[in-house]
Amino acid sequence: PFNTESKPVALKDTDLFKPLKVGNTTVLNRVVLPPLTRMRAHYPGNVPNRDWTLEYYDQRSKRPGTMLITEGVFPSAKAGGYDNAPGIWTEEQMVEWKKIFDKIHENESFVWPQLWVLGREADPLSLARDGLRYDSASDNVWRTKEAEEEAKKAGIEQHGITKDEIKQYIKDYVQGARNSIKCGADGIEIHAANGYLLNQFLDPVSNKRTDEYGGSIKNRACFTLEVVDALVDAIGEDKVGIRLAPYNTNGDMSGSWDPTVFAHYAYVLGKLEKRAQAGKRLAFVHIFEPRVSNPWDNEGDGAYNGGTTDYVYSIWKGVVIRTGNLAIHPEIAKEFLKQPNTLLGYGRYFISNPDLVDRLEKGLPLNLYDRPRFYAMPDKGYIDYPTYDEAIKMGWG
Ligand SMILES: COC(=O)/C=C(\C#N)c1ccccc1
Repeated sequence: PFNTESKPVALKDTDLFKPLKVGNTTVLNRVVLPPLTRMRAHYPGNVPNRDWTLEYYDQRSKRPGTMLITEGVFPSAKAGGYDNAPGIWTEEQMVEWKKIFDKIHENESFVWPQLWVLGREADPLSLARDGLRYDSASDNVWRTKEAEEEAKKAGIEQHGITKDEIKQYIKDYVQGARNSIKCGADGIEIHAANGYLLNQFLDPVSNKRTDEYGGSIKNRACFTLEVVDALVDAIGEDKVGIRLAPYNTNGDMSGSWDPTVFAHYAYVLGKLEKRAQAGKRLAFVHIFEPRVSNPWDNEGDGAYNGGTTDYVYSIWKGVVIRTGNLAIHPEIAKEFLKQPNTLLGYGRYFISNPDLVDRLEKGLPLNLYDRPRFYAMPDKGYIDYPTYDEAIKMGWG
């Protein structure tokens, strides 16, 4: 069925449909498929689903010149810890990704895998089973009491990674980036948001280190910036983007309740802008908006209304992607589009509307999504959402 709550607004006359250079690509519309974990990868092997994933990305890249960021992708086994999320570290995985990337390019669209390292958000049982460490910024700074009990039951302690292990993770990111480019990707997105490993270093709630990776904003940002620099060296700044979520609470991060956390993002953006002014401008910075502080929330729940991310433009002068509850707020989308170099990510409604770009252009009603099937295995709720024309033929509306 269609969403009948929010009144769709045609955005064809806004900058949403003006081309924009992003790295070495030129998008023809500024709608972005943001990184959406769907938990359909095969286990064991963390291989993108051979039956459905090609179709899923094909459907969402049909509109020529659209930018897609893939679901989070592990650059190594130890970076993972979710059985049904995909990796890009084995030949088996890369074979599937190459087919998917080729299909997206056949549709004249672009693809940026999101490199994802879980840290303490991993499933400790999965890691213990595979003889892998349960890593984070610090020893035993548990997300929740339940997480602590679950890990201890699995006989696995949370391990604050050493400097050598940090260096190894940086190598994993580089390998993941090289593999992505080898499979034909247009670039990669570094996942430094949503409570995963890099966010665990950025946030004082999880980073209790006393070495040069903790104890100050500068130190807590060090790992993220080292990853940025290593990837820029490896594949070039125009193939590297980064995702930041200043207000995120997913993974039991501080979000806005610690007002000093916000300053970390201003600092990181400032360091990225300084690198840009020295000739190394990243392809984009991707910001998760405060309207979504946790992906488990329903629309509007958990939104932080005490601040915005508009300050990003005061610091970062490059391309910005802004994501978070925009599909049902076209008036906010229009406001955002007044800023230059801005692309808009649409997550949940891109799940349920394969032809979202056309619908936003024309102001067509949107298919409602089926939340229980966001992270469920079958193909239902993955590749069976109708286009607008198909929905009308089926008597929707
Ligand atoms: C892939 O990057 C993410 O940020 C993934 C999630 C978040 N936040 C996520 C949320 C719910 C279930 C699985 C992954």
